[in-house]
Amino acid sequence: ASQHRLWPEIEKTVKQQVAMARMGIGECGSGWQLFAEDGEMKMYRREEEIDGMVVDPLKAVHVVKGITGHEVCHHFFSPQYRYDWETTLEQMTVLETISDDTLLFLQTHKRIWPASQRDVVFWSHIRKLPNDQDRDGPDIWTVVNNSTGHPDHPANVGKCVRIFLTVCLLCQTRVNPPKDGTPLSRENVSCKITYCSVVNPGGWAPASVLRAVYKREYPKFLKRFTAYVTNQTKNKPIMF
Ligand SMILES: CCCCCc1ccc(-c2ccc(S(=O)(=O)CCO)cc2)cc1CCc1ccccn1
Repeated sequence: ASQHRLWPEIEKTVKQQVAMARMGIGECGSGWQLFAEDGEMKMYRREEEIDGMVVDPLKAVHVVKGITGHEVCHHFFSPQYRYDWETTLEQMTVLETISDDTLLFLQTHKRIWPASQRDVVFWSHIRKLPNDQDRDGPDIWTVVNNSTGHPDHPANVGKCVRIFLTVCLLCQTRVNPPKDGTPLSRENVSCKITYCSVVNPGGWAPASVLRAVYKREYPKFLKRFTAYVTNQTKNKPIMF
């Protein structure tokens, strides 16, 4: 994929997004407010507007037992699972298979009254990163989704308003080996998940509507998605 026209943008965006995701909430600059909490899951947002449009950055951190970062990223990246966990998805098309770790998607999401329906075109890239903090620690896996143009799907031509997004899912696997030297099982693994997203809703939508949508949909999405991965992997060999 390194000769593809998008490759320079992909390289730059992945490095930038991973660096941001790895920073703790405190380091990320002030203004983060905790807006949802459920067990290990904590969701923060910063209230930001561009030309009067809500583009609140979101950062969620979660720890899930029994699954690995590779399994989480694999189920987030691969198109064949998406209708199972992405509840607001109406239509998903893979426009281009750039390489086995990079896909180009067109998605339309269900209309959310009173706003008009949205669609999005984005490249999606999955990558294993060396764990440079803890040399012999398990690898870090990430998926970065970033809006892009596409000649066959110009923005705002049909009924949908085109949205623009940058999303980073960063996963760190933790292994607590069993004391008695028995083989590793799912009880000995957990995954620390950091999900960052910035969504520009494209055309105008009432700030109150957008903030209500995000407050409802993001916690639902992360809980449903992680439960889905747990369910899909529970009787399968661990994917490191
Ligand atoms: C009036 C509503 C306007 C915004 C609607 C909107 C915007 C963005 C998105 C969205 C959010 C996450 C991604 S992803 O992380 O790349 C995963 C692949 O699907 C892609 C798209 C969705 C939705 C629809 C509502 C909504 C808001 C959050 C979470 C879920 N649904």
